[in-house]
Amino acid sequence: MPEAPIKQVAAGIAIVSGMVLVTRRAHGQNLAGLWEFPGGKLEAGETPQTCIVRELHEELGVGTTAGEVLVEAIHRYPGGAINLIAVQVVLDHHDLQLSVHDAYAWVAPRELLTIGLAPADVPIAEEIIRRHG
Ligand SMILES: Nc1nc2c([nH]c(=O)n2[C@H]2C[C@H](O)[C@@H](COP(=O)(O)OP(=O)(O)OP(=O)(O)O)O2)c(=O)[nH]1
Ligand SMILES: [Mg+2]
Repeated sequence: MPEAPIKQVAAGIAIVSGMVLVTRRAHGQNLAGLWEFPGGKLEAGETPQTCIVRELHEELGVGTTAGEVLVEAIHRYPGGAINLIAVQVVLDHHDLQLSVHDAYAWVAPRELLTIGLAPADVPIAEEIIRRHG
């Protein structure tokens, strides 16, 4: 069977007072219970920035200003591969309304490697620690 194409996924990196926003994948989703950076798959014609603005509005009920790509990393899961693109974001406000996750948290960069992140996120976390840790 031919390999599935690599899915492009944008993930928002919001850092406020040195703390990084993470969200927990809810029961019933793949990777349930693991923490991630909120975001989702790029739709046709989207850039990582337009995608993350749409996704954070859908998932957290918040407007966002999207900045530079911090880092991207390809990860192969059993079902296929993703290219996880970490986009720096500034949120319009911090009273988040969760719609697909079951929790959110603000964590120190060094804590990121201890909370149970989705495996694809580890290189992203390492880059955040290099820059902000
Ligand atoms: N958003 C996000 N997805 C991640 C991260 N790490 C990671 O492995 N993934 C995987 C989980 C999914 O298989 C894939 C896409 O994420 P998603 O489920 O958020 O996609 P989506 O918001 O577009 O949701 P849907 O419409 O497909 O339900 O990327 C991460 O930090 N953030
Ligand atoms: Mg999502």
